[in-house]
Amino acid sequence: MNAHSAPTPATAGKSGPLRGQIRAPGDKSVSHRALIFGLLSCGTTEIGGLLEGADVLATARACAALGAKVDRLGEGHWRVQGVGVGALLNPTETLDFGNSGTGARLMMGVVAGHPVTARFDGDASLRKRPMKRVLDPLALVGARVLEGAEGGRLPLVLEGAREPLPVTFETPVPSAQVKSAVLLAGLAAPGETTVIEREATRDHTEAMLAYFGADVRVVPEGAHGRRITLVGRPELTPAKVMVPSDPSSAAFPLVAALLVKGSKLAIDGVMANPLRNGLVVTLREMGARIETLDERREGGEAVEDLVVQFSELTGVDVPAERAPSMIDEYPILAVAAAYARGVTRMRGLSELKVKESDRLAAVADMLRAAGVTFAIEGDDLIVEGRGPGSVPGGGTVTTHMDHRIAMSGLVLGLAAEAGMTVDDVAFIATSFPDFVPMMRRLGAEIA
Ligand SMILES: O=C(O)C1=C[C@@H](OP(=O)(O)O)[C@@H](O)[C@H](O)C1
Ligand SMILES: C=C(OP(=O)(O)O)C(=O)O
Repeated sequence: MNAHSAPTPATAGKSGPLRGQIRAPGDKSVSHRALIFGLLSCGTTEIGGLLEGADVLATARACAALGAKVDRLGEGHWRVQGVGVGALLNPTETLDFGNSGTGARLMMGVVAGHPVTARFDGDASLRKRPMKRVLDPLALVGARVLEGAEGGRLPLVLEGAREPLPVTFETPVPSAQVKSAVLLAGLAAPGETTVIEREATRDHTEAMLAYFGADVRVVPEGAHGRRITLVGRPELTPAKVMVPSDPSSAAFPLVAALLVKGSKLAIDGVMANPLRNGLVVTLREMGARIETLDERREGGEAVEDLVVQFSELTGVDVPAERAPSMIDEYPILAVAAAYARGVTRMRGLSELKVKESDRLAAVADMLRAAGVTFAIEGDDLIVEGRGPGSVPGGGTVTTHMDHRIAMSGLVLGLAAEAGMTVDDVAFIATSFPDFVPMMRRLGAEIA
């Protein structure tokens, strides 16, 4: 799964009803953070349900390079023996984050607060992504880029601060990665570090800071935002973390069941954090039959079991304020919109352009290849739905090293008249290694 390996194409054909009961893999955001908090606490952190996708495994290797002892005890069951805030080792090897923006940006925050120097790198996709958004606030903390590609891109060498400063920083874009990088750097600074976000983004870092014993306060800021204040230099206490299942991964079988006639699927234990569930909210507005069976808390997060059935969807207008709570779900929402009756307008998608691929462009190409009419107006995507089962298909989706585009293309093909081909499904392993086998077990025709 690197620039040198041959692409792995796959074709999804029009499928009969998808039926069964599944559990999506562990949440990717929580998995990265569980490992990092393990590194930053003194003693043994045990993790259950860790996502063993390529992105998270890269973070595990980086934690080991910075001094933690990281062991896999069984499937999803990991142990991290951490060094504690302030005691990281100088890594002797490059920290290679592969395809993962989260791993790279959060670890830049960790390194920024420590007197260590680390070389960061990633694959061709990650090398194109903007790092200035984290490097700018980390420079205020006292970190310096010693060597770096133009415009703050990877590869780069980051020298952490000898005496990190506490900062107050307002994020210029709604990004949990930027927020988290600043808070992680702030752990090593004396006094209070504050991050202000105009639009609330996923809060797993704040939740885990509190869970590991740091003093962190979160208060509302403006209409949609938050102000997060962390007291630096806590002694983090190692903890047991149970990773809930990933709503961003569950999204793919969920939408597949909505689109393939006669389907009925139970999806168990999906994280229901309100800052992550914009897709389910939107699909319900579109008329999706998604039933919640059991709402409960597991490992500090709200989770629910869902039962999803084939549904006749109607186009809706998705407000820009909802984007942070469904940011990774727009490609699969665009697939749902293609099978809805009427027009769906998704507003405020500028952040989609800086993901693993330019997802706005990649989604546009995917819709074109499937024979679906759409328009892009500014940062909005407008999809003209063709109605249930009425997408022609027959084209090829270019994934651009992007797992979510690959999975969206396959789901699109499962209900299309002539199916769809995806040029490279290898990158699905970054977040959902079992996706293709799982979909086949449910009845999906994927060759
Ligand atoms: O903090 C995180 O775990 C993530 C934040 C989001 O990125 P941004 O912070 O760039 O919006 C999201 O797209 C990514 O998949 C995971
Ligand atoms: C954007 C994503 O991840 P990352 O930023 O960690 O590469 C994603 O998983 O869709």
